[in-house]
Amino acid sequence: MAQTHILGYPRIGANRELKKAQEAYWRGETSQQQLLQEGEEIRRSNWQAQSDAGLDWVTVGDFAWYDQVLNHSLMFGVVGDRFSEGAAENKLDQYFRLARGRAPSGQPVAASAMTKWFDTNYHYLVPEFTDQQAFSLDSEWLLDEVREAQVQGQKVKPVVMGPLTYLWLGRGVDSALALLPSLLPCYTQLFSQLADLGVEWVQLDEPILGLDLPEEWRSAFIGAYKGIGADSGSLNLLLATYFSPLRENLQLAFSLPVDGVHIDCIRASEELNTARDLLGDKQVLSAGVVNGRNIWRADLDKWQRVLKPMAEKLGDRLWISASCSLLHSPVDLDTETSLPVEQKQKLAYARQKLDELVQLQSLLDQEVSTTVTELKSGDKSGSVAQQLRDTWREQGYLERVPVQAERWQLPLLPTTTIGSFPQTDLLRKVRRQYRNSEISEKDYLEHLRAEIAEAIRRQEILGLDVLVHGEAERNDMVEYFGEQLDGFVHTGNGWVQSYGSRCVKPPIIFGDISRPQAITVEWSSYAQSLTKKPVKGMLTGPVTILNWSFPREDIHRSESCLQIARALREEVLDLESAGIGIIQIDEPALREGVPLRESEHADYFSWAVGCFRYTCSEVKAETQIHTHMCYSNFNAIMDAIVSLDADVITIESARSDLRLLSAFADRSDGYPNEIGPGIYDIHSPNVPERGELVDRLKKIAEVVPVERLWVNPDCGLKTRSWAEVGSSLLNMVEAARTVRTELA
Ligand SMILES: CN1c2c(nc(N)[nH]c2=O)NC[C@@H]1CNc1ccc(C(=O)N[C@@H](CCC(=O)N[C@@H](CCC(=O)N[C@@H](CCC(=O)O)C(=O)O)C(=O)O)C(=O)O)cc1
Ligand SMILES: N[C@@H](CCS)C(=O)O
Ligand SMILES: [Zn+2]
Repeated sequence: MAQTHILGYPRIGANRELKKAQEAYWRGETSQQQLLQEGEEIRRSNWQAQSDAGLDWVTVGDFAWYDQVLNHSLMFGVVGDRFSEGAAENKLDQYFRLARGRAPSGQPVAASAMTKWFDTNYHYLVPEFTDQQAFSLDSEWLLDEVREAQVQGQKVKPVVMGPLTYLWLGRGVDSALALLPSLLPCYTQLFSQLADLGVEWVQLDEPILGLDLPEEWRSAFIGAYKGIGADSGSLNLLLATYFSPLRENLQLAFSLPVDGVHIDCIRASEELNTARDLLGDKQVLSAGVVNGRNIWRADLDKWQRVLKPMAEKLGDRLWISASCSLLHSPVDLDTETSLPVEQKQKLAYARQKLDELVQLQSLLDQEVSTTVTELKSGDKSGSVAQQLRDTWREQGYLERVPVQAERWQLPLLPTTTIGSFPQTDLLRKVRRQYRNSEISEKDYLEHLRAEIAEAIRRQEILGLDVLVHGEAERNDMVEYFGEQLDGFVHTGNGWVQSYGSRCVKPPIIFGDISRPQAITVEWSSYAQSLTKKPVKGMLTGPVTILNWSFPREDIHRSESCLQIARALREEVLDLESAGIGIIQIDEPALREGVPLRESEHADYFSWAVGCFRYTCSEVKAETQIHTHMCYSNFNAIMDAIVSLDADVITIESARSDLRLLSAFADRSDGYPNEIGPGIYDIHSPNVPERGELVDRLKKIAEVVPVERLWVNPDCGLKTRSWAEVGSSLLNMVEAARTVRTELA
């Protein structure tokens, strides 16, 4: 009989218990002991959910206090010198200092860089390697969790990130691959410890096998796994890949001396049959057939037909699973109280996906009428790109510049922010009260207006040049638009971890999308009525709304994207007619949506860039279009960014020490339009010093022509307190003034 398992389970808790416990601990309201207990309870309940559902294996090692990659950095001793202070006394606080630059104990430091996990909306902490990097194993957390699960009576399968993927994700050395020989002994030692605990199977995640790998990385797999496989003794290794077809790496994956291979049958269904043919006599094939990244119920009948012949041939060497870790799914549909039954019955969250796997396992034991079902790879964007051929603005950037300069009269190095201001406890409480009908709509709107007025007042005092209304009306930059547009359904408890304690609730695209009425015009107009300075209109772009929602599976993503772009174009034109002449259209997820394989990039960009331009192609030359992107490696997509044709782009670059900026400066002709490289990191609670900001700005001015340079933080300020925002922006504005004077 086929076996069932998952690659990982969400760790936030069914009601985001982990988030609440972490944040209370960071605020100093609870003890570390209380936090540890909450973590233990979440792990216990996650394992119980898996065994109650009837899975054959319970996955351990997927829990993290902040991030699973950071877990591995600590496990292998990859900890920069700046984090060593106080580590011996308080390891968990050291972990939090690595993650967020600050913990209840110890001195604040610059946090580790954070970036996107493959093409998802999850962010990991980048391992920082040095040329003298040494590795040493400290696996106590993992061994403890294995013991914890064993005490609970579970049949445990730990998950560990594979050595090649771990090295690939790190930065700081020219060739991380050179570090492989010194890292591998940690794996050997770890396997022996796990075997001593009676563990039979270890899942080794190597998602980079789904990327276009340089040849030396491909061959490194062979050497590394030869060693690992030989050293694993009685332990069985399951090599897990996900998010992408393996293509030229498929044969490589199955030729490695591992005991099983997992493939993502949602992203690479066309490889399932080849995978079966490549399978060694004793190897296990794990088929990820339940979508770990979407919320629609799986088509179990289809998978029964597809897998039945394999199940007959392979018996318990066929494992069935979700395509990837369920980290990317909301936790439990049973906690949804607001969705109508006819919608709910179409959905499956992580806990329901466990049930789906067990149902499929039992279907595979039953007779099936026909056994032939053809699996097709994903369709291309079809006609959408055709419809988007002519989306450029009438005047080019160089023609727009003098018209905009005349209208806006901005100083050299204009200062601005990215859009959101603190979402305070009070603001969230008032929103909750409104949602629960505890206060009237009138009171709610009045509260929002007061928040906007306060945001404008503060920005005027600070002396910023281009103001924002502060996004007080938004719970989230995507969820809010999902709530306002027809065609979306929003959930009550569909939370998914984005980074650390922060979660998002992606709306679900249920049907065709349209705009029943104007969305932001009233808020922006109100803010503009309070000041003579320009107020930037603030929209989330079509690609980001699409990428941060749960998409339909019956039409191509490009079709939904164009529908969203049509709705946003109406909004842009309404803002312009209402006198809002600077409009920012955020596209932080443009990079994230780029397919992992280069051969698919052109198709994606043809519709994604086209949809962005479509939203603003009809505005006047004097209307200044901004866009914003954060937490991505822009190098590979510079041409696409340039073709967005925004007048100004603000980007994250502070946390990676301006490394990302090189992508913009390195082009032979430079980035052709205006650019605001974020000069400080908003994800850390640390307030940047004025001198530090002056230095950074000067460094930037060496590579970006000053007449095209803007000054801003690297992302929205919604996660910060007003105290932090006030001090940081004051330092930022003064730093801009200092550099302006020096340059004059
Ligand atoms: C820019 N980023 C975003 C990404 N994806 C998005 N969809 N949105 C983004 O902004 N991806 C990349 C980055 C990731 N960054 C962040 C940054 C911040 C958050 C965040 O703060 N998330 C909040 C949840 C936001 C939200 O929807 N808040 C609701 C309130 C929700 C809630 O907890 N309600 C409680 C009551 C609260 C109270 O009474 O005080 C309840 O209902 O019980 C709102 O404002 O109404 C978070 O808390 O994690 C995410 C990603
Ligand atoms: N306008 C948004 C962008 C975040 S990426 C904000 O300021 O929060
Ligand atoms: Zn951002």
